[in-house]
Amino acid sequence: MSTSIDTGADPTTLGLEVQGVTHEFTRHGNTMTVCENIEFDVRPGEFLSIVGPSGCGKTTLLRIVGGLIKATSGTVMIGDEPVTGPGPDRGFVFQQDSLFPWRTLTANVRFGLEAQGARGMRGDLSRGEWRKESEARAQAAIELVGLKDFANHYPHELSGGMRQRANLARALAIGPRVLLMDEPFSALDAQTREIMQSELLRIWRQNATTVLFITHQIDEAVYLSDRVVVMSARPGRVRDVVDVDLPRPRDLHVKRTPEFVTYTDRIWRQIEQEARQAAMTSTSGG
Ligand SMILES: Nc1ncnc2c1ncn2[C@@H]1O[C@H](COP(=O)(O)OP(=O)(O)OP(=O)(O)O)[C@@H](O)[C@H]1O
Repeated sequence: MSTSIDTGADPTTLGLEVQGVTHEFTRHGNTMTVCENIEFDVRPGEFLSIVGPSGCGKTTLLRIVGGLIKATSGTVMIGDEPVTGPGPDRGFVFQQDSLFPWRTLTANVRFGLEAQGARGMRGDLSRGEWRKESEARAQAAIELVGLKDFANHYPHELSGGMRQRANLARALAIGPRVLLMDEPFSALDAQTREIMQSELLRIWRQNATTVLFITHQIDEAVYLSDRVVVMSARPGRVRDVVDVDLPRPRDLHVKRTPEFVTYTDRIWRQIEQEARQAAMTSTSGG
């Protein structure tokens, strides 16, 4: 079911495929392999999370998918197109909010659209028509994330949860086919975080976007996702892909069901094992 609010976005959602991605960083002459031969796909409209021990390359992988850094080897496909750099088909939401303090919420949400307009990506629309279109898309995105009454507020007048809603609105306003989220709720208190998780599911249902989500929290990954990719310790590899077969729509009570606990236990055991092995390797000088 989709009751999509019209953000003016291209309604076609795309999947993505990570094909044999390996990434190395070289620092002071030392080369470190961060992730190795990563393969997985995210189906169109799917919500997929990545979890793994700290430092296993989750953020690096997301930045590669976003086209912010180029993989040492391997390819990322969005639909049928290889990723060669950032593009308006991908929206980002990061852990730290990235709102401009001198802009109102509406002006912040319009920012990406203004940038598209300035780059001549207006389709057949004139400059004036694009301005109107941007305004309408921004308003729709702000309404979608539940901030209609705060459209003229500045970031410092918003709570942490509201700022993350605003970041989400900004990412959605450009009409991304894939949404890339890097621990977007980790700076929030536990209660706000839970509210934001269920809000994200509501927004995802309405907007029908493909989501690639990174988190440290296993219960967050299970609650939100259709599938969870579990990565090994560095160099990160895909250790497991867990199909989360819990009915949707999900409310927060699902977290207290035995099925939910079975999923979180399965993932938890694997990450614990990885973290222990990594700790033993580092203490034995390996
Ligand atoms: N620009 C860089 N130059 C050199 N090393 C880097 C760079 N970016 C990340 N690294 C290193 O790559 C490794 C993986 O980092 P990354 O942030 O991708 O891991 P992560 O799984 O997201 O970690 P966490 O869960 O702690 O956020 C880390 O050891 C980090 O220090």
